[in-house]
Amino acid sequence: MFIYIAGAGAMGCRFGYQLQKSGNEVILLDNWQAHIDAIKANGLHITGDEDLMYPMTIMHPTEATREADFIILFTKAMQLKAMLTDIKSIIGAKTKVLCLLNGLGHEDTIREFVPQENIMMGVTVWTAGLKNPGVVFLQGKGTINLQSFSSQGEAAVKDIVDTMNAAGLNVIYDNDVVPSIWRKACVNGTMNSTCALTDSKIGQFFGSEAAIRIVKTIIHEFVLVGTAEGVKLNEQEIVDYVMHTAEIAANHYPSMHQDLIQNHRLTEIDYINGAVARKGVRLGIATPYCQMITDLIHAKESILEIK
Ligand SMILES: NC(=O)C1=CN([C@@H]2O[C@H](COP(=O)(O)OP(=O)(O)OC[C@H]3O[C@@H](n4cnc5c(N)ncnc54)[C@H](OP(=O)(O)O)[C@@H]3O)[C@@H](O)[C@H]2O)C=CC1
Ligand SMILES: CC(C)(CO)C(=O)C(=O)O
Repeated sequence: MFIYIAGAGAMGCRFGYQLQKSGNEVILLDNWQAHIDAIKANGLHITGDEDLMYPMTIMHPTEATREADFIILFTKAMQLKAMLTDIKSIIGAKTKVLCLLNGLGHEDTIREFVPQENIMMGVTVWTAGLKNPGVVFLQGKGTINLQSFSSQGEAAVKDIVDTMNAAGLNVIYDNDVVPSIWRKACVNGTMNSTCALTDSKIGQFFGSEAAIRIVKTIIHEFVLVGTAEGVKLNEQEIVDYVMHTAEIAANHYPSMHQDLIQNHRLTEIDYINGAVARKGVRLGIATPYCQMITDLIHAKESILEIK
């Protein structure tokens, strides 16, 4: 299969590597010049569970000309629209497009560029990190839950699911993936901004009663808004899932801490707590914790003069 990975950061590199290794033709698309130069010069340096140099093709999104069979979107949320604009010409009538970004509402952006029957939305618990330009850190295993928006459902994307499973990506076809996307958003909505704001690892933040009150209130706001939108969410099940994830990831700084505090980069807050606050305004549901956390993150971005 001919595949583009649109957004070759940590996750894009992981998926690109696994898909090419299993026999597909893969092109990585990215705009980070130092990363492009490193991969062109030396290949992708895989570290973590393995340590090897792996040759991969990488180019700027606007340089891609051949229509794709399959595109996986792996930008940060705030880069998604610009990426789709840059790759318009390689999205053909039969090109399937999968979005595995964290956060809410990406399908609305994708619909502007891709016909409904070719869109797949999903969520993944695979992880990856970038150590340096061209150097990715891959450890452990994961799974993907995805759903096709085609009226044919699973049948429309059988070849894609088979290709991803042959690459060891562990895809589960989910007939109702939206609650899983919201559940992951609750994980990010309770850990990412809070740890960035308190400069803490997940286990440190989750270590006080005050923090658990904040976590439960944020989840409550997500559930009120999601339920009003018709998403089937079980609040207690989500609280249990978030607590369990916090235990497993106790020793990690969430990606928003890495973006904002460690690397002084913009965050995905507007697509996590910010998305819930905006939906709340539209639905007439108060979401004061999500709104305040979004404002505090933007205030910190401004203090650090991040643009
Ligand atoms: N990392 C993880 O473990 C997981 C991430 N996700 C989600 O997947 C999506 C992609 O995340 P992820 O792969 O981690 O994103 P990364 O931050 O690794 O990369 C995203 C983009 O950011 C730019 N970039 C990254 N680092 C630098 C740098 N140091 N200097 C300049 N530009 C840089 C590049 O874009 P550009 O071409 O514009 O420069 C790159 O394509 C997000 O929605 C994330 O929330 C989901 C599950 C797990
Ligand atoms: C580690 C975890 C689960 C924390 O929210 C995550 O998804 C992230 O860092 O973005």
